Amino acid sequence: MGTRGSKLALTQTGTVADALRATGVEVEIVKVTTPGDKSMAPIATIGVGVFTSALREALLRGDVDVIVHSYKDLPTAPEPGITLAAVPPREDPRDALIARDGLTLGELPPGSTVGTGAARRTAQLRALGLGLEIVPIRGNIDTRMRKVTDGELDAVVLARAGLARVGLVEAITETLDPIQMLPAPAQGALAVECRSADVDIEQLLASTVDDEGTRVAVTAERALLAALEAGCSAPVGALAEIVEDLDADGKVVERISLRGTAAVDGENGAVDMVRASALADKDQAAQLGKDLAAELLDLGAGALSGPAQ
Ligand SMILES: NCc1[nH]cc(CCC(=O)O)c1CC(=O)O
Repeated sequence: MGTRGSKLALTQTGTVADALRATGVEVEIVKVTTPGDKSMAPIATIGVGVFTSALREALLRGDVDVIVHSYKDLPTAPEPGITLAAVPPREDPRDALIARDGLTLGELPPGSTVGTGAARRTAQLRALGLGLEIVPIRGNIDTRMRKVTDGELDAVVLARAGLARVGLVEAITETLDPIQMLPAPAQGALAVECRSADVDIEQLLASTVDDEGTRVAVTAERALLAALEAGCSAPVGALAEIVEDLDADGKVVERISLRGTAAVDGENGAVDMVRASALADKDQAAQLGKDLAAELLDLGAGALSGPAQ
């Protein structure tokens, strides 16, 4: 298995490796350095896929047989020769605030500095109208957290899943309600890939680590993102959840609920977010994502630029 060398990547790959080892498969873990690890330039200038393409090259060369990504870091276009073999059970997909003195978002006074490198988080924070000063930051989880512990920033926003995977949930001062902050499409989920020709490995991964509910949810969120990318370059948030609903006969059925948001340019440079939500049958996940994207575009999504994370 190939992995990036960051603590988060090693933990994520380790989870999948452990699941495989539990079935008696021997696994060796190989570190692959990506240009995204070497450069500290803002992600917006080095492009989507900086963390994933070197891993995929190592896979296609045959250096490794399985790679694990944070699903939200994957470009939406499929990669020829590579198959998404499994989507393991998702971690909590929500974003988390780490603020000084245990503060919550609502307790941060106007003018407080909040660090994030994601256009999606920036747009949603600004749309709350709390008078926060958003500071662009990069780096691994520890580096970002240290900006708060060192007093350089009042707060940072990070994915709860990443913090949980590296054992830092205790540092969280508030887990943000998706009503305020919709996560990135596929946040908290992993994508396990192998070469398309390796049918045996694909089946092994599908039977040991794949989670159907996560796959359905992530399919809807990514379909929304892909449809919006085609029509706009706005920061996008999306969250799908499996919910219980009643069918026409009053029988309980599982359906998929999807919420989506994208930024629009407001008056005088103000940022606003359009939001929409919808419900569909579980086998309609991709169509649900497309339909909700169309609704967001009708509402005016698409005026701002920046990566979705
Ligand atoms: N943007 C980088 C990135 N890619 C995946 C995670 C965390 C794990 C996840 O979201 O699945 C993070 C850090 C973050 O956004 O805080």
